[in-house]
Amino acid sequence: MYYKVLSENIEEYAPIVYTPTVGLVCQNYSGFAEDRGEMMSMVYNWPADQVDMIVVTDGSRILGLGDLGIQGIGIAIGKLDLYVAAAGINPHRVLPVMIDVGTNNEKLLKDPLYLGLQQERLDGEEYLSVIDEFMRAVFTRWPNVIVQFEDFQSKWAFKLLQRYRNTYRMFNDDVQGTAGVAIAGLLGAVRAQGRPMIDFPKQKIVVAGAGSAGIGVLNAARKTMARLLGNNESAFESARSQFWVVDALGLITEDRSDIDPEALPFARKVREADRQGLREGANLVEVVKKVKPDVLLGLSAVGGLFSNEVLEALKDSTSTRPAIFAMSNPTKNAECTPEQAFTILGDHIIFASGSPFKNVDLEDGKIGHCNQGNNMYLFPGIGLGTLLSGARIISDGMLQAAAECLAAYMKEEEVLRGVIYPSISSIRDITKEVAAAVVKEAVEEDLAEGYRSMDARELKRLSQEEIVKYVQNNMWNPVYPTLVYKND
Ligand SMILES: NC(=O)c1ccc[n+]([C@@H]2O[C@H](COP(=O)([O-])OP(=O)(O)OC[C@H]3O[C@@H](n4cnc5c(N)ncnc54)[C@H](O)[C@@H]3O)[C@@H](O)[C@H]2O)c1
Ligand SMILES: O=C(O)C[C@H](O)C(=O)O
Ligand SMILES: [Mg+2]
Repeated sequence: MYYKVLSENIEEYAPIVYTPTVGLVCQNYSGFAEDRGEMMSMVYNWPADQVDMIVVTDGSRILGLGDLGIQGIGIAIGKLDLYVAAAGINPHRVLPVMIDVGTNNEKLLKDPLYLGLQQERLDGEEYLSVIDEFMRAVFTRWPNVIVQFEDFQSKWAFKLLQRYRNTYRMFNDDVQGTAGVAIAGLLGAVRAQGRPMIDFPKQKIVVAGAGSAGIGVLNAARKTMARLLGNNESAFESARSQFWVVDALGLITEDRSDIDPEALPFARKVREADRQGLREGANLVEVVKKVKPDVLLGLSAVGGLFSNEVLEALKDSTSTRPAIFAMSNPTKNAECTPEQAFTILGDHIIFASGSPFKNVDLEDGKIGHCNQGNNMYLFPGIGLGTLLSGARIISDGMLQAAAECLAAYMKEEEVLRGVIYPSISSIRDITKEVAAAVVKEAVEEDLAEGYRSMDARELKRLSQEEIVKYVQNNMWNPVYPTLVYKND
């Protein structure tokens, strides 16, 4: 019943089981475990013989709320609820996991009621050995499971992704799911200007936040630009100059000491910055003033970062329809509200936020449309498509196919109205299409090994339409049979 109510009223309940309410749950939820070496027996103690989807976190960066230790379990549960509601994964076959490696949250370390380990987070080789042990255990018991890494601090998010992605069926939602959703939205923002998608490489993009999500988006956007420019080395190099990245220390240039290796490819060249009147550490207002960007995208976890001053500066954008992506979660961490953005900049802008906001009533009966730019549009389809293709790994191509599918889902007239993402109420249909696109790509890349009676050879023979049908037929539905027949 729970899932029936959820599936049929997804628009109303997604903000409860998912962001923003899940953020509150994570802040207030107070198991503990010191189970190093016991992971295999713990996994074999789980009562379900089949697990299709695991969402795992270590609680180190829950939404924009920081290190919440074991209380982060809420996010794994919330994401899996969406796997059931959006992707039709059987709720008996999902497993939320929180790996307790301690916390660096001072408040939790002192709280007598905190249920997790009250010790500093494990780090280095010790930390890695725990996560390695977990991965070995779950893939030993359930070789076909898919593991979604969620809300790991950036420091580990990239390392773990690189460590496991060529061996296990896993992906990082914050790095890869977010990137795909952002790409779909960025392409939508180009179309909303009445321009073709091949104009995307001309967009000037300022990104506030260079963590797992920001860097994930930057890498994917750069690759997408390069593909549109001819997919060669020089296209990839020239795409770099379309991005300005501002983090807690301001604009990132090559002048920065101790630069994070993930951010290095996006550091502005000093001479280039000079020419624009910018320097290392320039603040966001200065950067927006000088760059006059087409897109301002926030993944900073800093609520209100897009202040009135920043939004005022965006008035000089060279775009006919400047786009604002205030993607940080939950609600209070959004870089700005749609009200602020539409009020200051007018009704022609494109606006998206990570957590749900209402549309804004503007003068003359106009409506400022608030899109929800959230990885929920993609992760369920990536998981379902991987499951049903039986792909050995989750390739860049599969992720790209998912993003392109989401972008193509939007019709021209919607995009021109500023609607760049579909309504959450159609998430089951979107997820079906995204999953089908992922299956198709896995087959084309020869990664698909099949699922149950659908073996790899048979998968290869399916037409596009048959793949969609196959996906649909494998989505679990909470349907109640009629138990009492009444004869009139
Ligand atoms: N909408 C979505 O689908 C989606 C997906 C993933 C993450 N997020 C959100 O993105 C946010 C960031 O996630 P993350 O994993 O990248 O976090 P993170 O902590 O790894 O990164 C945050 C980044 O923001 C920068 N930052 C901090 N203060 C800043 C400031 N004043 N100006 C500019 N940059 C500043 C930090 O230096 C860091 O680079 C979170 O709020 C998360 O909820 C949203
Ligand atoms: O959980 C969300 O709502 C999106 C994203 O994964 C995040 O970490 O903010
Ligand atoms: Mg997340």
